[in-house]
Amino acid sequence: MISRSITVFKPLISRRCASIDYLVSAIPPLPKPVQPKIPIQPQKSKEWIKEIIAPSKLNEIFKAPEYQQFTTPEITKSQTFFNNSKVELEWTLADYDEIPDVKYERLSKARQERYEEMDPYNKTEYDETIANSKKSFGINPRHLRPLPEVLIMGHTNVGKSSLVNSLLVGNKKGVNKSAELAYVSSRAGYTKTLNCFNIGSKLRFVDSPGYGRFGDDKQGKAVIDYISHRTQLKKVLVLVDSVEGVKEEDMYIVDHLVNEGVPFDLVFTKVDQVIYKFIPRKSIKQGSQPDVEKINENIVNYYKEILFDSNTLEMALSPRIFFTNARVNKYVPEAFGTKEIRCSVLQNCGLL
Ligand SMILES: Nc1nc2c(ncn2[C@@H]2O[C@H](COP(=O)(O)OP(=O)(O)OP(=O)(O)O)[C@@H](O)[C@H]2O)c(=O)[nH]1
Ligand SMILES: [Mg+2]
Repeated sequence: MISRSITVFKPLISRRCASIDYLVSAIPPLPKPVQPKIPIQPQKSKEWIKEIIAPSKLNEIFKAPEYQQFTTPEITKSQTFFNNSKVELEWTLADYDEIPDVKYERLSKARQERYEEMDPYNKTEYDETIANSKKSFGINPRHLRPLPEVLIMGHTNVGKSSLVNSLLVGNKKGVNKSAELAYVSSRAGYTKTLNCFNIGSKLRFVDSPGYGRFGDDKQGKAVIDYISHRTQLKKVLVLVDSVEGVKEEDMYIVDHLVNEGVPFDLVFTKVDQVIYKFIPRKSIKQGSQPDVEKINENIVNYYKEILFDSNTLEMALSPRIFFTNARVNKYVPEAFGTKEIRCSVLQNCGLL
């Protein structure tokens, strides 16, 4: 039955197909779309910027063999600690002797001495109570609590206060990234006192006045006293301006730290300026793709030369060396290099 109906309709089907063929061939071809002429643009892709050597890569290259690379769990732990801890300015002082616990020790010793020097026949119970008093001479008892301390030091204008801000503000939740804990200024010699920040009641950071040009003898004495006498001091960050390089004063400080047996790290600040210096900006403007490998090689060689000249690499116990930038530019879009410094600090304070 089915085959019969196909036989009946076959002529009809073939006629219909032929008419469709005719129709299709009768349609005139569409005109080819005219491609608008695009003028040749200079290379716009900024992908190469991502290939520029990052401060963390410089940390790796200049890591002394005796140190381990920080692990991902260590970095996560230190990031969590700093990002979640409350930071507060505890004290601002020009003299080492005025530091709360140093002052407390001094005053209570004087009180005890006064009592012991008193004529035994005239000593009253009241005098004894005063001598043994736990009163803190008006000092906030919170500031007397012993905590591990980290000192940030370096030449004037090297970026000490900026680094304190980067380390302590960082990616803190609910805090404006540009918030300033330590005051920053382009005027060298801006920080004139020791400024102490309490971090989550677990450790303290002490920002210091710079030495060298625009430094001041009295301020220098406060810092040197601090290094020489402070038993809570667990780590010093010696900052070096990447553009200026290691100076004679820096090496004097380094020698002093070695003699006092205080652990320290060398931190190169303003890495953004070194990177900027090696970017062939003129040829980029003219549209050519820069040779990133060459840029990176130049940056590494620049630091190799600085370190070679400073003799820091020949020390019996090499310091850890870190690279960081607190400011950004077109080619260095983020503030880099704080994660590793945070880890190093916590490690020396026994908190990692
Ligand atoms: N380009 C660049 N500039 C920076 C960086 N860190 C700090 N600066 C600038 O350097 C200047 C000095 O910065 P501060 O953080 O005040 O330096 P300091 O060492 O505390 O200076 P003093 O307290 O005067 O000894 C300011 O203008 C900062 O913005 C950095 O990583 N890159
Ligand atoms: Mg400062």
